[in-house]
Order: sequence, then structure tokens, then C-alpha cells
Amino acid sequence: MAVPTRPVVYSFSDTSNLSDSLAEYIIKAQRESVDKRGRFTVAISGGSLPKTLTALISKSGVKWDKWHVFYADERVVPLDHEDSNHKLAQDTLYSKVPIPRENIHTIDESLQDDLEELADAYEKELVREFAQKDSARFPVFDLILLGVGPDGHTASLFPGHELLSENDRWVAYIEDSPKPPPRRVTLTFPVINHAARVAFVATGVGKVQILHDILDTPELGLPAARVRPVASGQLVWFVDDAASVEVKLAKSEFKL
Ligand SMILES: O=C(O)[C@H](O)[C@@H](O)[C@H](O)[C@H](O)COP(=O)(O)O
Repeated sequence: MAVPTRPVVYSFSDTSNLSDSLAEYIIKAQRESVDKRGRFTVAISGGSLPKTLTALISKSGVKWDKWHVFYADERVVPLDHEDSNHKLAQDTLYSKVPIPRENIHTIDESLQDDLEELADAYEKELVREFAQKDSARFPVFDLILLGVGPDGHTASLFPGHELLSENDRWVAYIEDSPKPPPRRVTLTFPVINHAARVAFVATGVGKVQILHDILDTPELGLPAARVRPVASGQLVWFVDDAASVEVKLAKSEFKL
């Protein structure tokens, strides 16, 4: 059994410094992935995360045509709905950079009335994009970008939910999400924990307690604390000083 990865925690004075360093981290991950496999597969979350990616817009090292973007979770609403993570990322990022639309892997909104079928279809999209390239049982994302809720959820994996023990499916659905909207699809822990890199982003005073709980008492088993990339997977937290004020775990000085 691989030794669980210990998280590296980078704390920044403000979100502008965080966003700039996160962009440098992502570009380094992209460079390594493109050098090895000619592409960069990344899964992003919704909420406040897309906004922290905007520093990439002005960076010269981003090879947008090599990116393949998926969603760590997505709300099951039309892709132009205000609750859609895709719409959020489209308005915040994609509309400002030359990423090919065919490289953005959205849910099939025509299936939104049948969550089982929609989750299955998204899983098949992952199989198409990864299986012929990686023979592993689970897809190996180059990078998964996660947020964390005040209850410790990440993606759409919520405390006490049966999805936390889903160990076979790559994509699962939830119809009673405690965070609205209720109907969502999400990557499962096996997929998240097979990523080459996982980076959490958490900012603001609203995350003070949950960051302390997750980073200093992982034995509580909160969903975000159960993200432990196996093998050589890296686990990094990008936080601001406001959110990490109660974190006892030693913070590292950001360096690539
Ligand atoms: O679709 C979603 O709602 C997100 O993927 C969700 O998992 C988010 O990352 C957390 O709820 C944190 O959200 P904030 O960063 O906005 O607090």
C-alpha cells in the first residue's frame, strides 16, 4: 500500500499572489505532461476556483491547444445556466484564451433528465479520452483542481454520503446535494486519488475551521481529507493567510 501523500501547504498574503503562483504551478505541470504525452489533462471544480485561474490569461507559457479540460464535478443544469460550472469557467476563463472548444469536455445536457445515463455518458467520455492512452483501471489526470466547502466536501463528495465509498465508477451522480443545486455529477475518490497531481485552492475566513480540521486532524475523515493521491501523486494546498490562520501543519515557502 503506497504511503499516503503528505500535503504541501502554500499560504499567500492575498488571492492575487496565490493566483499568480498557482498559474506558475499549473504551467510547470503542463510542461511536464506535454513533454511526456503531448497533452495536459486537467479537471476543474466550480465555486471560487475558476476565478483563481485568471492569472493564466496573461501568462505566456500556457499551451492552450494542448489542454483537455474536464469537470471534477458539474451541476446538472443547461450548460448556459448560471449554476453551470462550465458556464462559470466559460465566462471567467475560456472566453479569454484560445482553448479549442472540442478540448473542453462538458456533460451531455441532453441527458439531464436521466442522471444515471448522464453520469454513464460522462464516464464513457473519460474512457474515450484516457483508456486508449492509459491502460490503468482508472484515468490518470495530469492535474485535478479542487475546492473545499465549509463542511469539508470536495467536488460533489459530501460528508456522510454513500458516494464516499464508491470505488468502481469513475463518475457518479448525486440528486440530494446539500449544496444547491441538488443534482450533480462528480468524479469519485479512485479517480481523484489516481491523479498525478491534486491541488486544492481555499481562501477566506469562511474556511478557517475546515482547513484546520482537514489538515491538522485528517483522522476525522472529512471528504477533502480523503484525497490522498496514490503512487507518486502530489497533493498541494494553495491557501491564503486568512483561511490558514488556525492551520498547525507546517506551511512551505512556494517554490517550483
Ligand atoms: O460545483 C461546486 O460547487 C464545486 O465544485 C464545489 O465542490 C466547490 O469547489 C466547493 O463547494 C467550494 O466552493 P467555494 O470555493 O466557492 O467555497
